[in-house]
Amino acid sequence: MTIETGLDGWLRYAALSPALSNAQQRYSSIIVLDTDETSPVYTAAKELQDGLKRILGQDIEFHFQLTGGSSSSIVVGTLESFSSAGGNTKDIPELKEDGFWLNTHADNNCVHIVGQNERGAIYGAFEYLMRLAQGNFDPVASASNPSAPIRWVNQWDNLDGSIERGYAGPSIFFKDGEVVKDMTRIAQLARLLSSVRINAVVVNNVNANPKLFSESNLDGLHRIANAMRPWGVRIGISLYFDSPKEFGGLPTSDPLDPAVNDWWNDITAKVYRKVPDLVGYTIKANSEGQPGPLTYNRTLADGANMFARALKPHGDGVVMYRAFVYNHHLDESVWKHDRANAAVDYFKDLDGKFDDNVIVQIKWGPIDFQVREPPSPLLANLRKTKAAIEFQVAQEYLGQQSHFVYMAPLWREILDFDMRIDGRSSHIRDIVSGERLGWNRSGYTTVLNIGSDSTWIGHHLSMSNLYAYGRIAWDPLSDPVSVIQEWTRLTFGLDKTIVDIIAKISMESWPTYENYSGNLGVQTLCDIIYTHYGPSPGSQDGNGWGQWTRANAHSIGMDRTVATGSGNSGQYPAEVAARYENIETTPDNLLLWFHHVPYTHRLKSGKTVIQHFYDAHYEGAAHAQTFPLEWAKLKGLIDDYRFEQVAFKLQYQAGHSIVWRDSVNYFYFAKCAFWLQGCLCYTRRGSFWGKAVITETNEAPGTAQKELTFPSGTYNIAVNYYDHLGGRAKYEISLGGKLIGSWVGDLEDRLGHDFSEYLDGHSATRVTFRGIKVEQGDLLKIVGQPDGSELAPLDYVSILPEGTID
Ligand SMILES: CO[C@H]1[C@H](O)[C@@H](O)[C@H](O)O[C@@H]1C(=O)O
Repeated sequence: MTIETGLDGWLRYAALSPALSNAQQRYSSIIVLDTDETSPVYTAAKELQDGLKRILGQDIEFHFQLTGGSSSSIVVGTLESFSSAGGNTKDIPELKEDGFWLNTHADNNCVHIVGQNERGAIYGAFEYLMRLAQGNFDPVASASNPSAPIRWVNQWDNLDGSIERGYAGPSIFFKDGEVVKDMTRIAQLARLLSSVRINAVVVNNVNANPKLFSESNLDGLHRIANAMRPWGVRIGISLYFDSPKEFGGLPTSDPLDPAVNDWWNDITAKVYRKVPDLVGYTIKANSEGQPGPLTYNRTLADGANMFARALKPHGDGVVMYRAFVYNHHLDESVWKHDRANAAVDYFKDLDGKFDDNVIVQIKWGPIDFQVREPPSPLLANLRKTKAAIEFQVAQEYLGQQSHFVYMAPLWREILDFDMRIDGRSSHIRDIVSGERLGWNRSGYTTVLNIGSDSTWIGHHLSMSNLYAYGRIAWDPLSDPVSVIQEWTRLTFGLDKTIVDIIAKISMESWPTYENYSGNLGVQTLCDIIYTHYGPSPGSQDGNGWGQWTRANAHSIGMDRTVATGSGNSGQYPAEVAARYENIETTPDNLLLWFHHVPYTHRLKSGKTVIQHFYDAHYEGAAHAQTFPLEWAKLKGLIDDYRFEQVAFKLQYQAGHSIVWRDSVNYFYFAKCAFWLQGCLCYTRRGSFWGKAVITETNEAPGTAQKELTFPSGTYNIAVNYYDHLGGRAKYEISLGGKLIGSWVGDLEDRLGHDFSEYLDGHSATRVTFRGIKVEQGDLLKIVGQPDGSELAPLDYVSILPEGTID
């Protein structure tokens, strides 16, 4: 028996039961209307041959000609080749670019798969195979067209083989500074992407390295493009803005300098010689330390248009210019400062100033792929300049594929949002499709962190997000439940129990994660300084990144109103702006995104904010405990190998959700402890804290110090702290005036660790002192003295009676 490694993903084409496969007709031949072995039409035919063998056990031969007498054949071709071979096209409705026609009951018992272009043909073949693989033999004669022409993915792969925010092993594209030689995995990825109608992949990190332009890497790009082209997947690349200076040896990278323009024109011509169907360039500039046009006192449009002009002579390549431009040294003491305003502030006035082949790539929310955000207001502020929405299949802030969060419901919520541009229906799906504002080229992209792991993404269940992304980009009205059911049948089997349980876990996964991480629109509450993993509510303030909660002892939340806050609500069209400006009409799940309120503020549910925090964290963690139990019911119904791997991950998630629960609840309990004693709020472990007294001195630069007293007993004391890039800090912990430990926190030490080992620590960085005897009234004092870093490094301390979970 072969082990199901997960490598084939949803394309494993498991054999149907004899009862099912015998019910299907036998095919006499596959007729492929293209003899070029590298064309997607030919690939489609091979895929049909392979799939029908595996799913139905039928061995079927290839032919290249459509003859009048062919009966019981499967015909695959483009509209053009099909009609010139004499195929009947009169029933085929209008097909858009990449669209296809699938008729499973054409004349003479034939199946007709006809693409508007070559990609359409292969999409149609996959559609047919995926129906069969689900045991679905219902006759169909219909056309399918994409909602938008741009349906890309962005890998954040570095040339050294690492992947930014990658959780599934090293890159399949690069190793040791070079494009890899073996294209096997790359072609396998192209097959998966093609099957969900993704038409392009940007292969390198947006934090790009100009060495991608070395001769050997250009040859490498040639190899990648050749490996993916037969599947109808084109490639694009991310550029480093200062390449002319740093790679080309020019004195400047000023976008208005003619020599810089020549340099980009030349290098672009060189790239096209290697990759004649390059899909375009992705640019991250003036963002998180990256250089860009602003570095040279030029506008963002000046920068984008320079690349647009370089691409123009070579075909239909586009510049995907990222709107993720913001100041990451923001001063939180200024109440008006707000990173959420940045995209509109930078781009709104440039509307219409970008060349025709520039698309502004906008992250779906105003900050950064948090567990919940409102949609980015920039999606309603560009009229003439076209846009693409950027999603993130990589679960950077959503548990990094150690937790499972199925994102289709989140994406649907954003795409279904009505921006009410000019008081008219303006669903985001209709903005990005181009329909609402009359754009001819726009659409979707997503960050994808595929790696060389056999699960591709680090968690078998998380592959459903890639599948769902493709489905939704094609048809944004795709139903998240049907999508996960379909994916499950293809990936794990047709048994109803399998489908029901996986659909249940998936549909519950986002609300559950939101409950035990950050709810009410406060953001994910993970470590945001470096890892973006694990609970670290304290890191949300006092940083320059502008991902703030403005939590103090009495109140919490960003004030983004026009009346008293940063004015962010005013960036939305009038009707939406009015809704968010008013606390009464702001939904509870975005309350703290738009409003700064006392912890006693009552939600629409009647609960106070702080009580909701506590309860939701308990509910979320309790619910996460059900996932491994539900999964256990699948033992024996699916293969053991994948069963065990998923079981392990869900068990880990269940455990870590408790860490989340307690960390966040203790943090806010401690934050407002003085004040809490005066009201009815509680944590369910509250009694153990007794009359905790927490004195916060410097949270800002200098020494961080917390002092607490608590009842006599033996405790495990866990100190969670951050390390800072480029900094180290010395910590001392003392009890009743006696030193019980000291250590140095150093980022470099952590980087030396195997990442998985680090994750097993369950939290950012934690030092635990066990079996510490405490007398009532002893003073516990923890002092962190930063050296060279800007912030106080202490996060939170959990003090639990010995023997209880920590
Ligand atoms: C590639 O950099 C990333 C960075 O790792 C990530 O933490 C943040 O979400 O966004 C950046 C971006 O989108 O550019």
